[in-house]
Amino acid sequence: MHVIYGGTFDPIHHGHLRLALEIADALSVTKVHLVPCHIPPHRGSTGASSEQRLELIRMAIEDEPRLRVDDRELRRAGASYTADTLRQLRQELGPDEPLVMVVGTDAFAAFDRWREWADMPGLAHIVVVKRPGADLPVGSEAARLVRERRADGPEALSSAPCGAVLELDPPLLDISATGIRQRIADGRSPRYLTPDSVWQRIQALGLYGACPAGNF
Ligand SMILES: Nc1ncnc2c1ncn2[C@@H]1O[C@H](COP(=O)(O)OP(=O)(O)OP(=O)(O)O)[C@@H](O)[C@H]1O
Ligand SMILES: O=C(O)c1ccc[n+]([C@@H]2O[C@H](COP(=O)([O-])O)[C@@H](O)[C@H]2O)c1
Repeated sequence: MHVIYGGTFDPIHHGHLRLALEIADALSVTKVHLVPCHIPPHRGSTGASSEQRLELIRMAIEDEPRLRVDDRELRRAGASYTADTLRQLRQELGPDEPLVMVVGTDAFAAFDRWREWADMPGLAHIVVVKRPGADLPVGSEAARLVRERRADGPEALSSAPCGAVLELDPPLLDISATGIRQRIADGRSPRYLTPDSVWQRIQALGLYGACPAGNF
């Protein structure tokens, strides 16, 4: 089973990292592949460049063998559409290997505005992670997909290459990249919200308004 977890990761933080390990445990897989967007199709410009966000992810996961980064979206020009990523992966994995895409309810709520969203269940399974305060809107396509394609448990994902939607409700950390960027811009430290190596590199690069000679 091949599991991908996509995001803007601007920057990566312990909320993302904990979720990735919760997913590895819940799905009993030895690897979760983080897939940073190059150009997010759905929001404005990022605070750090694609290469900087990728570098921060590499630093964050370097001592965790279960986490990998897949930089394929940075190697594609233009907006990073998930449908393109899933098609590429499906071609590489062949028709029978289960492919799983992980997404939080905050992002999944607007799923019907993703490009070619209706094709995605034919390419991958979707694991929808419940985020506090981000319920799927009643009557939305996202809610309908969860209802109509519901997997009873993680085992269901191994028995088919794609097409099921599994809801998971793991313990999550209440951390957002927006909050980290805001703290840094305000001159406050985001220590313990993101790995120390990431914060040190953010400072060295002066990202998000960080002062290179600032306090740790
Ligand atoms: N604290 C968290 N715990 C679990 N999942 C998270 C957390 N923060 C974000 N995610 C999920 O990670 C994916 C990528 O999120 P993203 O990179 O946008 O992070 P973010 O912290 O929400 O960023 P921003 O504040 O810039 O929107 C999404 O599927 C989102 O639901
Ligand atoms: O393909 C799309 O049209 C699309 C639209 C919105 C979001 N996504 C993907 O959803 C994932 C989570 O997005 P975000 O904003 O929470 O970082 C990330 O991998 C995005 O590329 C994809």
